Amino acid sequence: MKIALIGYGKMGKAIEAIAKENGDEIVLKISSSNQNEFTADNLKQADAAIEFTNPHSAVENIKKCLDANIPVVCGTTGWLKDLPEIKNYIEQKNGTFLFASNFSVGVNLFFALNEYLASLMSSHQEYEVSVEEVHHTQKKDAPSGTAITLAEQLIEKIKTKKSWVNDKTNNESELEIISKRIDDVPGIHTIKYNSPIDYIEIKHSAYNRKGFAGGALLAAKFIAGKKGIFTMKDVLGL
Ligand SMILES: NC(=O)C1=CN([C@@H]2O[C@H](COP(=O)(O)OP(=O)(O)OC[C@H]3O[C@@H](n4cnc5c(N)ncnc54)[C@H](OP(=O)(O)O)[C@@H]3O)[C@@H](O)[C@H]2O)C=CC1
Ligand SMILES: O=C(O)C1=N[C@H](C(=O)O)C[C@H](O)C1
Repeated sequence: MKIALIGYGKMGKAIEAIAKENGDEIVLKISSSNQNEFTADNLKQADAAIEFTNPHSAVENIKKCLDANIPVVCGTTGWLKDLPEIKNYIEQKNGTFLFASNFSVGVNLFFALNEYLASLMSSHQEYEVSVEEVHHTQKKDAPSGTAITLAEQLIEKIKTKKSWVNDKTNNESELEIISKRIDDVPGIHTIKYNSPIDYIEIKHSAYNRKGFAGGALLAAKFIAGKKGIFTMKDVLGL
């Protein structure tokens, strides 16, 4: 398939490497230095666009792809306060869109595990739940999008938790998310349940960016030729 890469940084390059192995063609690569090439005519060469940029440019980039009537997969995190606006735009344009805070198959299985464990733990209030995420020092947003997805799943299942905070907290209704930034760590997410007598944790560690990149390509193949808003659950049949 033919792909437009919006964002040609760490993720854009990881996607390009896997696309080449798969025999997919990258027909457009956009970064901040060649915005003049980010045109509807150029986008229309692609079957789908894959957007991995930064929290400040994602909304505008997604809209440009929808304006060109190109299905768009977005992995950029840190912009989701604007999701309702994007959903309206997709409806207006009869567009195609898939966002995931994390495209790796492993993390999407981990999301399912998180939901299951949280439903078991919901009736055991002696366990205090918290989230920790560790990423590389170039990461612009905190907490990670993945940590927010995990926290939202926990808040849905564990009724004592009403909201999350990206800090230490002694407020029982707040779910603590601790963010750490270390060298070039691709991404580690841990859910911790601590009680006065024991401790349970589940943890996902990415060894590299291949899982995120491969998942984004799977998503692009899934949405090409479809209309509407999709998730990785649709792609993976979870
Ligand atoms: N959902 C998922 O599975 C994953 C999500 N992410 C998220 O993806 C995003 C990108 O991550 P990563 O690749 O590591 O970041 P990088 O900083 O390495 O790359 C970002 C790229 O976006 C480009 N860019 C900046 N502004 C624009 C713009 N207005 N239009 C087009 N391109 C632009 C940059 O260009 P230049 O260098 O010229 O400024 C750069 O090429 C982050 O939000 C991150 O959290 C990351 C991994 C997995
Ligand atoms: O910025 C990153 O690198 C990553 N971002 C995503 C997030 O915010 O959850 C996914 C992954 O953990 C890597």
